[in-house]
Amino acid sequence: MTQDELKQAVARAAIDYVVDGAIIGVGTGSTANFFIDELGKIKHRIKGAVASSEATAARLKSHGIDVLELSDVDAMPVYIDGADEITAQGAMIKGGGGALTREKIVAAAADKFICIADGSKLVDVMGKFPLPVEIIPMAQKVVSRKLAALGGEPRLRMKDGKPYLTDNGCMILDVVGLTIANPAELEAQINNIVGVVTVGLFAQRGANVGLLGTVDGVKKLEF
Ligand SMILES: O=C[C@H](O)[C@H](O)[C@H](O)COP(=O)(O)O
Repeated sequence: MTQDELKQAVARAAIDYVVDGAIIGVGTGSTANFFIDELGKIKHRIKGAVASSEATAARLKSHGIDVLELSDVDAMPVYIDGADEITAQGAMIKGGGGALTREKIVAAAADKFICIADGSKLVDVMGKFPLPVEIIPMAQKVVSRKLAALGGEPRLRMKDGKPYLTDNGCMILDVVGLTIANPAELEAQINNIVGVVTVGLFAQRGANVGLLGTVDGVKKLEF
């Protein structure tokens, strides 16, 4: 099976978590895109969706799914999104696609986080994938120094020869070399650096369910 087929399989499995008549939170990335395509097939069952990025909003709309502003939503039972890495405890690294801040906000508004990923994303200790940190542009140097003091090596994310900018107009530092022994503690520590908008560690509020695509089928983890 290809990686795309594994992503498609978990996207299909995630449809079981869609609550009829409710508003659903939708993540960003290639796995979330497969989920949106599946959601399009059952769009009559939901009231609408809240998107975690402009790209996700556009894809939802292309399927004729109503996209609501989070500020207009009072209840959201489920948020469904991918991850760059996930542990057996449900902690994740996210933000490879640059949508970490809105993803964390939409996830925080949902009762349950369902993480969908191909099985290669499951790790014992996170940190092989560079940790994305969204920052206010003027804080680039000062935040970089603080991240280096934590043992990391921050690299400014670039796109087409220019700093990559998020949907929020902010920059991203991708940090390699950090020891992520205690994800929740590191999340708090990095979020506490002045100039940081969001760190892509989702540990204080991790996933409730993980659906992981393997050659033997979709493996379900509950946290
Ligand atoms: O910013 C992007 C998100 O956090 C994605 O959920 C994450 O990068 C995983 O993406 P993919 O499903 O493409 O591997």
